[in-house]
Amino acid sequence: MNDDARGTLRRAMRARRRALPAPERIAAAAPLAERLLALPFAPRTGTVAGYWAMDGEIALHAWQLGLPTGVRYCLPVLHADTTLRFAPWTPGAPLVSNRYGIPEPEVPAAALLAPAQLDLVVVPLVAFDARGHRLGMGGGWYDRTFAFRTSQAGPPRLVGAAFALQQAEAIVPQPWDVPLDAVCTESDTFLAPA
Ligand SMILES: Nc1nc2c(c(=O)[nH]1)N(C=O)[C@@H](CNc1ccc(C(=O)N[C@@H](CCC(=O)O)C(=O)O)cc1)CN2
Ligand SMILES: Nc1ncnc2c1ncn2[C@@H]1O[C@H](COP(=O)(O)OP(=O)(O)OP(=O)(O)O)[C@@H](O)[C@H]1O
Repeated sequence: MNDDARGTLRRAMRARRRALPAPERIAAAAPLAERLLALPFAPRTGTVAGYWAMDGEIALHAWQLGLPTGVRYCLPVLHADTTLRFAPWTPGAPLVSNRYGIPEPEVPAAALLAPAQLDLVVVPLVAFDARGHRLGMGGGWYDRTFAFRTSQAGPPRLVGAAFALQQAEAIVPQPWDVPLDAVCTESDTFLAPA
């Protein structure tokens, strides 16, 4: 799969997820949440990260609301070193737009968490395959941030979230692609072989 093929698949899948009718989009949030909460490695305590859904991405609000009381929810924050940091966020806490127009928590630098401090990260994606290979927005943010997971077991566990219609036949992984531990959609859970 060359850069052209990845670009073509990326455009097609972004258009497909944006075109999903509102009733289906809304109805998908609860079953996705149930699947994320039922993962064999779902933490009962600790820190997890989601994302602020944009560009037709499947929403995580139902998952956030369903998390056990002892679990802290974070959102990604773009860092100057071109990797992600994570900031705890509860509904109503202040947000600021990042350079892509995506809201992120407005917190002092000291409140930011390093990627290794997380127990589970729900990773946004544009396309996935049944083996847990992922195509993202093309910025390489998640791959750079979790590069340490290519040579080291989790936590953090990495779980892709998507609509079922974002599944592709096969995505050929790039050398830098970080493997996902699972992918959840509204109708399926794909677990990576242990
Ligand atoms: N909800 C969500 N948050 C996320 C990601 C994501 O995929 N989804 N990211 C996952 O990595 C990071 C941001 N990465 C991104 C990479 C590229 C584009 C992008 O190309 N956007 C526009 C151009 C915007 C601009 O530059 O002004 C585009 O769609 O063409 C957006 C976000 C961190 N936060
Ligand atoms: N571990 C890494 N070290 C250095 N550069 C990296 C690393 N991982 C990815 N990159 C760079 O990021 C670029 C984009 O990668 P890729 O197209 O796989 O992004 P993506 O996974 O779709 O994006 P995102 O994670 O932001 O959703 C690549 O061209 C690569 O050079």
